[in-house]
Amino acid sequence: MTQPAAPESAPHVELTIGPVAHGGHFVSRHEGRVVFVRHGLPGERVRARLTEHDDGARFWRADVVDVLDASSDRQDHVWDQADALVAARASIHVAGGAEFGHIRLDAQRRLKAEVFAEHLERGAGIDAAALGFAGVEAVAREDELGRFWRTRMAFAVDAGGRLSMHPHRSDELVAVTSMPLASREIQRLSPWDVDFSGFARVEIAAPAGGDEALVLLVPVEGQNDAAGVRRAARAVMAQLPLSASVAVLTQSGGSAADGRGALQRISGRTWLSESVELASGDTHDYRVTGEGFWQIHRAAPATLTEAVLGIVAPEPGQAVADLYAGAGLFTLPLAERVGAGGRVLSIEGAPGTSKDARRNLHEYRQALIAQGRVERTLRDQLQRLSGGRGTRELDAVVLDPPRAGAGKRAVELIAAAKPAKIAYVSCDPASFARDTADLRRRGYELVAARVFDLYPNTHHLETVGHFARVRP
Ligand SMILES: C[S@@+](CC[C@H](N)C(=O)[O-])C[C@H]1O[C@@H](n2cnc3c(N)ncnc32)[C@H](O)[C@@H]1O
Repeated sequence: MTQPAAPESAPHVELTIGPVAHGGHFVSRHEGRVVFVRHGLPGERVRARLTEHDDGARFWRADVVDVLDASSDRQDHVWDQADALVAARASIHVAGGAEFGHIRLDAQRRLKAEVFAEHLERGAGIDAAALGFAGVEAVAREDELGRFWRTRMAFAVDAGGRLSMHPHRSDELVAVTSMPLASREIQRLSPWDVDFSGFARVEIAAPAGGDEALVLLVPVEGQNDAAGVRRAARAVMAQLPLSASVAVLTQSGGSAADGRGALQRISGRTWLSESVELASGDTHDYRVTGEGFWQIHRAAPATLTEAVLGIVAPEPGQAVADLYAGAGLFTLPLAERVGAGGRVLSIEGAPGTSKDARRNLHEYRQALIAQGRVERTLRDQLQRLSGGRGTRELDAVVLDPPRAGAGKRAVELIAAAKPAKIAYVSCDPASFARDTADLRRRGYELVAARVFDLYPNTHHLETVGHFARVRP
């Protein structure tokens, strides 16, 4: 490994690690000041390097470099490149993306449950235990060390053409020589052995069902020689040990899915074929464009669809909305269940991804696919659904917003449609708690919440909240 040396000159302190905080940090104190520490565990006594320590700052940040008194929840890190102790000994940077890999999987889930409960209490005034919240759930067919789940990976490329990642809060690049969280399909492509010279970013997606992977190459900025880019892309293709689709994404910021970038086929297809098999035996097939949104964990599409359908329990003839709908993961099974006499309003903001939804739902006349921002288009679409007779009320709403959550305006519009049930899928406990507080003010109560471990060995968690309308 030839990463640049980590700044050994930074001051070191001895700390006792306190409770977990959101973002992969643990709270500690040094001479009265709060220090957010990474790579530790509650109760541990550690030596840590201060990574941010301005005199006037309210809090400092630190990385553990040595463990003096270890927690029984500590294990050998699942990925040596993300192991802070190894990195400190070798004076190299630690790769980001597996910041909980030094923690046993069951303990990771306990910590994530604490983070969820604390946010719910602080942000929405709800006691998770009173809600019947029983902890973070593992998903089907999990590897015992929480590896091989990522069907999508995004990498930077360093000056030598090697796949790289940024360390936490850093512009440096760490060349990646392995990545145990990547799915076995991605491992088989062995992208860390490929020379990606000429490209600034590489995205690899490999459908969980074993269909051909897609390697998306983003040229370095200012590269205007189209023939040269194609040559470089073919050189990448020639190094891949297996057949894969290869495409070039030319863009000026944003992604192909937002309509600003253009995908150019080098070999195979510029899209992926995803198949989701539910416990009921129903299988749904989807097409997802190169950089379009799809859930990352191989088990996420089925896990989340089942959780959502369990809440909505759609019946023939009902009217439901799927907001922040992506390529229509939930829209499709909802459309099947409400049947030809029902309605599913599906709203997605990114043009490329919305086009996917349109294709994926083209056989379902009951699905109304709308492209636009929920906060701007929901009311118009409900008016359209009512056929000019005011605003159509809904039986249920599913929403799955990005990390920032839905926000005040979207919550207001959702509540105005008076759905009896809401299924809220969230990847951020803070915005989920904030929106929960808003929904409560608008006549909804959170009646149950499930949290799934869809991001093992990282601090991330996925919540599915079930809200019921309690006030007219
Ligand atoms: C977490 S993804 C969920 C997609 C889908 N439910 C799934 O599971 O595959 C969130 C989606 O919301 C879209 N999005 C982000 N902000 C939006 C907005 N304000 N209005 C509509 N869609 C938005 C993104 O493009 C993305 O496809």
